[in-house]
Amino acid sequence: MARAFLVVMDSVGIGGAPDASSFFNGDLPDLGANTLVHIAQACAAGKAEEGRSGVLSLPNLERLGLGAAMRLASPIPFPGFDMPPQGRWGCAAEVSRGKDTPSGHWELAGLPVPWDWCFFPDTTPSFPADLSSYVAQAAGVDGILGDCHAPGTAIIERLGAEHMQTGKPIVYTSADSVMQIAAHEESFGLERLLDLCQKIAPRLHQMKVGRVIARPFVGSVQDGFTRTTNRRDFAIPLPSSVLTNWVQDAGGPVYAIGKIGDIFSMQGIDTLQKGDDATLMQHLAERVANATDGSLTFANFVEFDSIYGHRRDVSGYARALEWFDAEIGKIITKLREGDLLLLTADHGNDPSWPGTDHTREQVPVLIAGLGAGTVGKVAFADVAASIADHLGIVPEGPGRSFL
Ligand SMILES: O=P(O)(O)O[C@H]1O[C@H](CO)[C@@H](O)[C@H]1O
Ligand SMILES: [Mn+2]
Ligand SMILES: [Mn+2]
Repeated sequence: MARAFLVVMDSVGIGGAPDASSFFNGDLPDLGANTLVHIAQACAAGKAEEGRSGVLSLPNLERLGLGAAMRLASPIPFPGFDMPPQGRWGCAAEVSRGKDTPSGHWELAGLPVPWDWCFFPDTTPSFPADLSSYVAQAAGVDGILGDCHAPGTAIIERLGAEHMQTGKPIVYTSADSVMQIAAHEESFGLERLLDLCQKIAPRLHQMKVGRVIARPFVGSVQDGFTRTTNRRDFAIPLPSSVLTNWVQDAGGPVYAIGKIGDIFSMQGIDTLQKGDDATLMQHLAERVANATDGSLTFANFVEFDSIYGHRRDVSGYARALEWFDAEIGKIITKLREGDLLLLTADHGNDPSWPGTDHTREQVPVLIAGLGAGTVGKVAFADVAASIADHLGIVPEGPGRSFL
């Protein structure tokens, strides 16, 4: 019997999205953004030396075909990564009109987003007045702070003190279809923040805003403010069934690891394990050891994106990639006959690019357990169809199996 492991390296794009010029960071189109290639170039030029050194070294991903996939996706030259691939490799392009996490994951799970997302304009105020009043009222205060596009770490530094004085939540957005609410875990209250986000989410979902994200933080004016790991995403419910449902309906368990539970609103998911990426890697290793036949393990490693991509930290992103490569290398050696491990990503987040938003890119498709060769240029939804095919399940939706 077969088992499948679908692992999303959040934001590890490889450039070359055919529609990159219609997605933006501020006023600059994403055309030419390339998360992995630009990191590889920076490393080779000695410009990513914090906590690591020299050329980007990802031997396990390279062995699966990462370099070949990068060259297939985009013509931008970069040094190294020329090991002959021993895995199945290719690249995938997204059709959904969003370059965010839910769009990417839903489509990887077989469902291109069937509507246009609501994005808030990069103006101040950014939110319609009636929506801001609704949020303030739901929070039991007489206004909101922020009401603009902002990087989350910068806005708590700027407005944290005022938030603590007034009790008004910090409400902000980005190039993604999101409303984010930052509030102090102690002075505002963590439970109160989570309740607020949960309460207002249906109204935002009705407007086709993809997510309301609770962004709790701690600290003080004297010591500075830091976000905690108690972030919660309240995502719009999926309009139809996806890979997780297909697997469950066929009798297989679905084990989610990391943000997958939030992204799919627990739809079609039996178990969820959370934690930082190091903890998630342990959970993935445990699933490789104990997942049952017919199961899908679906993991998301978010720190590439949340800690390094949005913060435009090239060295940090390179370090995270090298750590991930070493860890996934150990996991690959534990795979059994009949296992398929597919590594991919949901969008880009080029840390060398202006702005702080995601970048529209193609993503790598790297498969262990199916021998060597290329799958070529595929669609995101083909990932779901291929995993279904591997598990002997008939896929729904537009994807085609590349197995
Ligand atoms: O700057 P922070 O708060 O990390 O926000 C980032 O996180 C959000 C969700 O992934 C994105 O929309 C992006 O803007
Ligand atoms: Mn993402
Ligand atoms: Mn992100």
